[in-house]
Amino acid sequence: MKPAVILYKSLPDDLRTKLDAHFTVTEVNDISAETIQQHKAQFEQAQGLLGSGGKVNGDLLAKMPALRACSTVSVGYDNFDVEALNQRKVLLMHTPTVLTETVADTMMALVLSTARRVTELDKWVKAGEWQASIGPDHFGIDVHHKTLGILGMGRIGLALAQRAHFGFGMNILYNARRQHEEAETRFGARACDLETLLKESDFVCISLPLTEQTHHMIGAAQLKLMKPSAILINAGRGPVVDEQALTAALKDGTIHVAGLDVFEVEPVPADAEILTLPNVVALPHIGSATHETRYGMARDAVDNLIAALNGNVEKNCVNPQIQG
Ligand SMILES: NC(=O)C1=CN([C@@H]2O[C@H](COP(=O)(O)OP(=O)(O)OC[C@H]3O[C@@H](n4cnc5c(N)ncnc54)[C@H](OP(=O)(O)O)[C@@H]3O)[C@@H](O)[C@H]2O)C=CC1
Ligand SMILES: O=CC(=O)O
Repeated sequence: MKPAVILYKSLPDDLRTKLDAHFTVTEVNDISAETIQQHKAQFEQAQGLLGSGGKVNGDLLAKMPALRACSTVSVGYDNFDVEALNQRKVLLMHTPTVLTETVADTMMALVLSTARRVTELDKWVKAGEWQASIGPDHFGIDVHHKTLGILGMGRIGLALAQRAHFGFGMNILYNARRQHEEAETRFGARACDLETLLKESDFVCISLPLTEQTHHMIGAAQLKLMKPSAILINAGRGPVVDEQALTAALKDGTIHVAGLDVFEVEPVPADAEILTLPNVVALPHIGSATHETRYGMARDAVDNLIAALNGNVEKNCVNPQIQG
């Protein structure tokens, strides 16, 4: 008999066919209390869980006694209680690498659109405001040859450094837990403490995961260290930045502009004060959202679940140590 699996994200047809060939699949909209109650028996029998979004914690695990592997269609896994998974010996699979370049492109897009005021001036032109040659009121700031500080020099940080160094001749600073030789030798990146990075960078770019250590790593005190002309880009996770402190810093000129792909609450509430600020470029968490990359992530998530439930995990596993 094929193992039972809960799918909580729609897949392209060919990937769904592949999943069905290996497993008996129950597709649900999400993993809310309502859905779990509605499909109680299927959740109890499921050995695998595949999707993205939603909390996977001890409460959910208690309702899924047969679960052996989770496969998330994302690289970030802050919505999983990894400790609880480890205790139950449930494998957690994710999709690093396939999305790295696309997310770095998104970050570079935020760097350029904030510095050159692309979204603001687009609205201005379409509103019919362009009546004469523009003057200093509409000038932006240069990106090339400026200093770009990267918080989190992992896969995405490295791909961003590559673009900034080779494409824009930028000086690269970085802060991570360990030294990254590749970034230093290939892109001339300089490791520094958080305070130095914040003080010296023209662009502060966050590609950090959300953990207990990174939660509100950027708050009022850190924003005060930044240059008044500095631009903050966050494509890691919203709660890495204290959004209330950021809103205040953008209002009082502590920093110049922010480009945000992620927010403390997502979707960001329509009445959030940060959305009213002219010096914010806001995106709906589109870091990896291209047709090619989202397909690649879904493909990897399906392959990851097949490997995990067949006992041949070779890559993309967050907690391989629990095997055997
Ligand atoms: N906006 C979007 O759509 C997307 C957002 N993301 C986010 O980007 C994150 C990073 O992805 P990826 O680059 O693949 O992950 P990696 O694991 O490759 O990189 C994470 C980096 O963060 C650093 N880091 C972790 N904790 C700390 C800390 N406490 N202090 C300083 N540095 C720290 C790591 O340091 P070290 O190298 O020293 O271990 C590493 O350099 C994801 O976890 C996710 O949250 C990812 C994809 C899309
Ligand atoms: O935010 C997206 C991810 O893959 O993580």
